Amino acid sequence: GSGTAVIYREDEEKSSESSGPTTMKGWTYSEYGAAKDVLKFEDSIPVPEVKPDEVLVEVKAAALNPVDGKRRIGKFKATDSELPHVPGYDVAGVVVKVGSDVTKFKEGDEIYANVSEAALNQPRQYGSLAQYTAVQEKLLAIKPKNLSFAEAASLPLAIETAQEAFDRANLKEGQTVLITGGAGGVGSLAIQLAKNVYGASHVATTASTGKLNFMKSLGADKVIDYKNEKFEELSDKYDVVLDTVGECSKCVKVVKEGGAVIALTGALEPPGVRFVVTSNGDNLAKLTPYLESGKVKPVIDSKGPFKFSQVVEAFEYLETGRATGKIVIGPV
Ligand SMILES: NC(=O)C1=CN([C@@H]2O[C@H](COP(=O)(O)OP(=O)(O)OC[C@H]3O[C@@H](n4cnc5c(N)ncnc54)[C@H](OP(=O)(O)O)[C@@H]3O)[C@@H](O)[C@H]2O)C=CC1
Ligand SMILES: CC[C@H]1OC(C)=C(O)C1=O
Repeated sequence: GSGTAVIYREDEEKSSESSGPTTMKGWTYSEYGAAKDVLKFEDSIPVPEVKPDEVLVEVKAAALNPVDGKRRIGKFKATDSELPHVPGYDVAGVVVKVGSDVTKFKEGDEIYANVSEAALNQPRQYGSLAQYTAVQEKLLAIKPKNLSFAEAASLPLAIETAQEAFDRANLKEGQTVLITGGAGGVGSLAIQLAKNVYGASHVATTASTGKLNFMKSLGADKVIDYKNEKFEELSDKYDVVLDTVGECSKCVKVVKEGGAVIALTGALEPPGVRFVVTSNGDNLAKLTPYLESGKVKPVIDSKGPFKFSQVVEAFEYLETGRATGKIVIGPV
């Protein structure tokens, strides 16, 4: 669907100079731990200040990523921003204020973004699971016209990860790709990008028995049911292997001589390499034609979108590791 979800909020606190609300509702945690233990819904969080290179976004929808959970349990505390945090990397919404150095966006623009340029190194303290969030201009892209806010919010971090992985692997038209975990947030977009953006001639993927047809519908040429067969024992070799599961040692067995193995998580084995996704608005905008033409489609887990009040349940579902596509929160 498309169109703008306009939500009238009569409970917003207006500041005197009518520069907009000074407090907002949102989800926060002040200590590391499990979602049900540490996530709190607050109704008077200070609306973030807007730095010169940032815009203030009225959040219409947000999406969850595994990194939200890993961060919340303190896995990356050594390089994390200070607590308390508002979680959430993925956002779609409307620009309501622009900083003094902003040139490419204006109030009223419908945008989407991954709000943290570096996912693990000083990620934003106040993320997208609140009514407003501040985002650097260089991370923003205009929302594809045909996508709802929920559909757009489902994309940034996962699609930027797939795009960066294939760019780092130098994936070329006509090459063959294996994507482990094709049914996940990254995998479900990576299959589509490999086929319809990078022009791979053959895309294989792994998923469990009940998801095989869904993988075919996304464009996979070969779907391996990891409950019944081991891809690393099959004879096929690939130019590029994107591992979204964390099984690099198996992936290096099926990469062609001189091919690339990109591991998103888990222990590495040569020639496997890992990277941490960098948020970049220009890279996201490169995908607009594919998204607006339907060549690449958002994939939203059918349990969602989850209501703004259901963020703990949404994280608990994500952390089962069984999500199909993306877990979206909205309307916010
Ligand atoms: N390095 C980086 O910058 C980034 C790293 N990541 C990491 O990559 C991983 C994937 O992220 P994301 O896609 O969002 O995760 P998801 O939570 O969306 O992945 C869930 C999916 O994984 C599938 N899955 C689980 N185990 C296996 C398996 N053994 N073989 C095949 N499929 C499997 C599940 O399918 P089924 O139910 O069939 O098992 C499910 O559909 C996470 O660990 C995340 O932290 C993600 C983004 C960026
Ligand atoms: C170690 C990679 C780390 O970074 C992101 C974004 C994840 O999801 C991770 O696990």
